[in-house]
Amino acid sequence: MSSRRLVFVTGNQGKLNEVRAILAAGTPPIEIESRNLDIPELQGTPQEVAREKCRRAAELIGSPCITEDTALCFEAFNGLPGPYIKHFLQELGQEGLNRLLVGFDTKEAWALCTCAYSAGPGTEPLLFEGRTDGKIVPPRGSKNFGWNPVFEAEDTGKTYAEMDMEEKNKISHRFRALEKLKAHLLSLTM
Ligand SMILES: O=c1nc[nH]c2c1ncn2[C@H]1C[C@H](O)[C@@H](COP(=O)(O)OP(=O)(O)OP(=O)(O)O)O1
Ligand SMILES: [Mg+2]
Repeated sequence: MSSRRLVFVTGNQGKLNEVRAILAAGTPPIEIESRNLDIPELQGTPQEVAREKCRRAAELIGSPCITEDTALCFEAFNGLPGPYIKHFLQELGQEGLNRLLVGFDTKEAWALCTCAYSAGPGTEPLLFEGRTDGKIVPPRGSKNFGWNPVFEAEDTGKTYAEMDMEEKNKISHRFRALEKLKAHLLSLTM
């Protein structure tokens, strides 16, 4: 990775802000160039969704890129809604996500980021996963990004929405996935 620059294809400003901050803070810093494209997402496991999104993104822009897919997985539902959380959140809202779990003993959940790296069109994307455990709670904190207010991260007593970005970026699913991506990119330059 000679240029220390990556193209991140995403339609989500919240993701872009966090990915930019996390990669800029690392050693060596990596600069993110963004392409605002909402890539159609195939159904499947988080890995299948992530791999196909990245493959399509690289073909569309004609160059290497990263994409990421974020799943919110409920223990009571064996990991669903998972990669379909965007649609559940859109249709049901944060309170609705809570209502889904009424009657289930466990509110445990995990946030999963699957970051995909394509070396360019026609290559097989590589996947890097990061996971943060927690539970689904009634919304607390600022409503600035997705399901942040209803996800309380384990051992913190706080929802993601009650953390500032710096705090979230130290423990988040996204941070953990990007750590693995960075290690891979660094190994390429050695
Ligand atoms: O850290 C997060 N904290 C709270 N909410 C989050 C987070 N990260 C993603 N989200 C939301 C956005 C979307 O409702 C769903 C993932 O869907 P997902 O397809 O991965 O994202 P997207 O379509 O918004 O952007 P993209 O163009 O990169 O696919 O969870
Ligand atoms: Mg998407």
